[in-house]
Amino acid sequence: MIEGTPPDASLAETQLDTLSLWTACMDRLSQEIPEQQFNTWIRPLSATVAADGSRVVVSVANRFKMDWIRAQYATRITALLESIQGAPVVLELALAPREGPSRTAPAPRTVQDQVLAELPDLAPAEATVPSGPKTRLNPALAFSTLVEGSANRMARAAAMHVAGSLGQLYNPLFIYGGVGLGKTHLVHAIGNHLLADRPQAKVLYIHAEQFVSDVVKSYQRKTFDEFKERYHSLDLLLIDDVQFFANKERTQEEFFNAFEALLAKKSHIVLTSDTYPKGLADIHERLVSRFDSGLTVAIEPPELEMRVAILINKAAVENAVMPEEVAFFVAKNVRSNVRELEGALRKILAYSRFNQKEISIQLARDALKDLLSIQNRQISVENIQKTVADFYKIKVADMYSKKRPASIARPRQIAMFLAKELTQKSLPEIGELFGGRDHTTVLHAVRKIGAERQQNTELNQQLHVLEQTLKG
Ligand SMILES: Nc1ncnc2c1ncn2[C@@H]1O[C@H](COP(=O)(O)OP(=O)(O)OP(=O)(O)O)[C@@H](O)[C@H]1O
Repeated sequence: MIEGTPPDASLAETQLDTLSLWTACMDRLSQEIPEQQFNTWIRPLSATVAADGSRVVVSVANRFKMDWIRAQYATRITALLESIQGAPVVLELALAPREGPSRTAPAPRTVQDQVLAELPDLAPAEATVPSGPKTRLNPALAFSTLVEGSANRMARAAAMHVAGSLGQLYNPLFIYGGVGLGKTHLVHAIGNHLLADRPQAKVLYIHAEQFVSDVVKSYQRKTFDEFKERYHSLDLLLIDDVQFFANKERTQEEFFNAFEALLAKKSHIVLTSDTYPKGLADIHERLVSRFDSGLTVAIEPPELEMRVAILINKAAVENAVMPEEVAFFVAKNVRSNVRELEGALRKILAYSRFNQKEISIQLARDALKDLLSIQNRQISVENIQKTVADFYKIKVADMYSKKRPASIARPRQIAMFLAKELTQKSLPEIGELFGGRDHTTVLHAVRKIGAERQQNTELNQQLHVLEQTLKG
């Protein structure tokens, strides 16, 4: 896929049969994409098709939409065009010439254009769409679509505060939590909210890895002035997953400079990470202490009711009705994070549409058969014992043995902690599975490891690895 300039006259005059290529593609997309998304992003597009069908230039109203179409739909559109055409098709995205209210607006050039020109542009109100430099914000990730619960209440409140009074309190705002819990969603929501209020604000969302690559590129191309200009002039910098700065000396230095420059001019910085600042490994102390100098808030895994609310909301967005009992069933079985909940929901919706059956517990059970069996298999105490024993290179049998040397007792305590965290088993049940130990022994282990984790970076990392391994 190529990004082009406005459609040029070199394209041969479109034939009706080639035009039908685009119409057929639109038809197929309308069946695949939820109606609201189709109306917002796809329906307003118009296309010019080369006479032999080998090249399709799609006109997009502005750069913002162009980025969005490129990221979300271009691959699919190309694939559909090629499957309809039965031959390779080059898809180009082009900015449509600005159409003002004046008579100078160019006349639509194709039949398709004429039809489409008459359709209302159903995209979100342009006033909320940022103009100016690329923000990399996803407009769908807003406060309004983020379900609130005790797991994210504080983070959400802090984020809303920042979005509403930039550069004042909570600077930097550091949001941390495990994968798929809504950190990225929250930072996009801050940016989108700010731009809706102040469309001219300079906002940039960037993933830490992209920042690393920007640093590398500006070194290679000797374009450091541009780099500085770009980052140091922002009003709001949203940077995701800063744990990726680990061991990147040069990047850390440049980020430190950007950080100082932005704070000095009262611009706001929001960072996310998978752990709290002091838990970050291989990042300079001076940077860590800067990260921790504003407000640090956690996003916890969502509790049951919140998971239910998320499922019901997301189903409604897809125009589907998810009965509460089904939502409870799914939420009880998919516990680790919201991304997994979304995956489960997608499977259920697809299964229901494909089989033309209403959503029920039985349907959810069938749709999630693989997922449920994997989960049940993975989150057993036996599995935890084996995984922890392998990790610390001790025998599984030592998990139940009465041996007490620290090299064995500690992994055993870690396994007990994970058993409590990752399974539904009670303390006495866990004690039983660890060689008939008393529930107070398990409670002691759970508290000890939980408290130590907050202080001990190495232990925190090890637990993180173990949790990810167990969750698959
Ligand atoms: N409270 C919530 N309400 C609605 N949707 C949510 C909520 N939390 C997360 N999501 C959705 O779950 C998905 C995963 O969230 P997100 O990408 O923000 O997670 P993350 O914490 O940034 O994960 P990672 O560490 O992997 O980057 C997204 O589609 C997001 O919109």
